[in-house]
Amino acid sequence: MRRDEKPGAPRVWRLVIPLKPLSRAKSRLGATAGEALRPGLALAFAQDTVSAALGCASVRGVAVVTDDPLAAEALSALGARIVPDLPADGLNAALAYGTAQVRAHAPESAVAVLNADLPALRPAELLRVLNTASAFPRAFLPDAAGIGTTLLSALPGSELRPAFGGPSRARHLASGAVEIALSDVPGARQDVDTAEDLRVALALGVGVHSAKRLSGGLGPDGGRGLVRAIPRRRREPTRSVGD
Ligand SMILES: Nc1nc2c(ncn2[C@@H]2O[C@H](COP(=O)(O)OP(=O)(O)OP(=O)(O)O)[C@@H](O)[C@H]2O)c(=O)[nH]1
Ligand SMILES: C=C(OP(=O)(O)O)C(=O)O
Repeated sequence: MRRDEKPGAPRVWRLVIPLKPLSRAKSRLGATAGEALRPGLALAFAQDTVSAALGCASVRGVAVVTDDPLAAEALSALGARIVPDLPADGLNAALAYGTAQVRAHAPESAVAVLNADLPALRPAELLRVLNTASAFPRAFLPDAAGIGTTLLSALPGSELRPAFGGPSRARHLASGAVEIALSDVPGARQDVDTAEDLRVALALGVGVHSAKRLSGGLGPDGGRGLVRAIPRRRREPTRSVGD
């Protein structure tokens, strides 16, 4: 089932964002960024994702599921709550655990999980996505490639049932989640896995953390051309909201 924008009742959301240890994160960008820069770039993407999420008017709190101490320090400084990845059993286990932790703390929460690699995400587009998700027990936003998923949501009383990894759009659709078909939320759909993804995200305009990381240029192979012109980006004002 696909749904265009048809907002449900406004809700307050709690977000869960998973992040691998930085030493292993964004491995597909290794050749482009260079191994020395890749972990810092993964952290910068997560910082921009968390900042945009905390800047969204309908978001009450952001929990990041990670075992990485450096990322935990940087992201909690932005206002995120850190949940250790206790299951240590991959992405979907981390998401189920993070969601359970959030709901243990706030049982009646509407919860959405969001990838940590959305450096061009803007608070206003996240607001539109969450307003649309408010109308359905479970909903998801496909990634820009139309193969994966960048956000999956569950209203109070619904289990999240995350099925991320590879072609997760088809799995989330088959699981009964409603596909959100908004055409103009490009930053919310543009996860960055490859050099081409990074090129597109830069054209959309990335957040300040990623722009700063990229301003010195990238590693050995072709990355240099990516950052010739980082567009100036008008940022919505951010709120710093703890959980
Ligand atoms: N906490 C936690 N987060 C994970 C785990 N696996 C993946 N993630 C996060 O889930 C999101 C999507 O992950 P992937 O695309 O598999 O990994 P990635 O680091 O983004 O990119 P690649 O290394 O190139 O696959 C990213 O935010 C990851 O950091 C895990 O086992 N635990
Ligand atoms: C984990 C996912 O993202 P990626 O494209 O980063 O593998 C996914 O889309 O389910």
